[in-house]
Amino acid sequence: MAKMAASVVAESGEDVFRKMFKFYKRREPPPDLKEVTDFSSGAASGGKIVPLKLDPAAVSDEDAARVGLHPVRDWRAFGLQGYPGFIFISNPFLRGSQAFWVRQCLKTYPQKPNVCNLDMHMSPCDTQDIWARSAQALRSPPSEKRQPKTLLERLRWVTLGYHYNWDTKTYSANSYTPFPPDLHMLSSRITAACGFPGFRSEAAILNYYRSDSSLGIHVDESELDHSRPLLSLSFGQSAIFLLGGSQRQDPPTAMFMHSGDVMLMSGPSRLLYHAVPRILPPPRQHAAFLDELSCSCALPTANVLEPVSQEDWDVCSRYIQSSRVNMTVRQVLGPGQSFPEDLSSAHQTDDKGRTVGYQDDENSGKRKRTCSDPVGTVET
Ligand SMILES: O=C(O)CCC(=O)C(=O)O
Ligand SMILES: [Fe+2]
Repeated sequence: MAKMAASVVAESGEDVFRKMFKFYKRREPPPDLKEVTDFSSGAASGGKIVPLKLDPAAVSDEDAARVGLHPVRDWRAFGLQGYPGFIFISNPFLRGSQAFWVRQCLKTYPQKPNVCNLDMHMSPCDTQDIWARSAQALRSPPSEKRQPKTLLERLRWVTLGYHYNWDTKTYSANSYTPFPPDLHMLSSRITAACGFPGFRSEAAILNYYRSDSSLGIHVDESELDHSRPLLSLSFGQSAIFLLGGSQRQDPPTAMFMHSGDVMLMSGPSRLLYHAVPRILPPPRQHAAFLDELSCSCALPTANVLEPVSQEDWDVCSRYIQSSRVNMTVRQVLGPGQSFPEDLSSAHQTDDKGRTVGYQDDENSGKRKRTCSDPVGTVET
């Protein structure tokens, strides 16, 4: 990786992060992936992967199972040399439980009162039931004739809790709806096992990636308390994730995120630049999530995970055969903290050049996240 970084920087004045973003996004010729770290196999780590022991006493086995997780002592957790506070957990989900979380992302969380990209240019009654309006078309076998995209296929993001305002790059007290208790339960257990008891899930951004989507270089800094970690959960297709440094142009490390993988950015890694240049089909050993439903009967009964019906799973599995869903869960406020009166204008005049926002063009199926860094806007 360091070698590639050095050579790309020598070739052009363009910064190395942007160059690597373009490298992994490229379709023709396809990029060589041999330098992409794979935590699940230890491949291409360059000796940078460090096994981590999490606290098995922080979450009981029963509490882990109730949200679909293996006992903490069985999790394969890793750090990465040079990135203190970064924790990668290679799919800690019980076999069969990812189906529940995928169904929540597709059927439940996009529902009102949560907010999604389609609300920006459609009336509330038209975005009332994205699932019901899409399910029939997604259940029927793919036809030769080009069909109009379903609402689910046009979904790009959903916000939960304090709804992120993409224009002002802020959260505010008057744009809040209750955070889903099941997702908080999952998040608080994972963060507790990683050494952050008392995590409050106050906001989440769900990103829906099609096979040609990407997410530009950015930092998540709109939360007011950066001492709390940022939790990321991925389902469906795999992705290449680029983790950079605290400066926009610092060379990033490329890593795979597969279905079920969990990432925590905390401490000195909380405010690092990152991006997702590429969505990829999962390698064969990770593709099992596609037939996960068949064993959901093996899950413990006293849990928050309601069984996913075959009917619902038909839609979910069709969707995730070409898509990835990522949830980032955030604590926005520190203990006893509240929103300043006029936070949005303070942020608008911020000149650090590190704030981020989405530009969404759901008609073209492409989305770009922009970085107001003077170095340039990454288009996807
Ligand atoms: O999709 C991912 O893995 C990253 C998402 C992300 O960085 C974000 O929502 O801020
Ligand atoms: Fe992010």
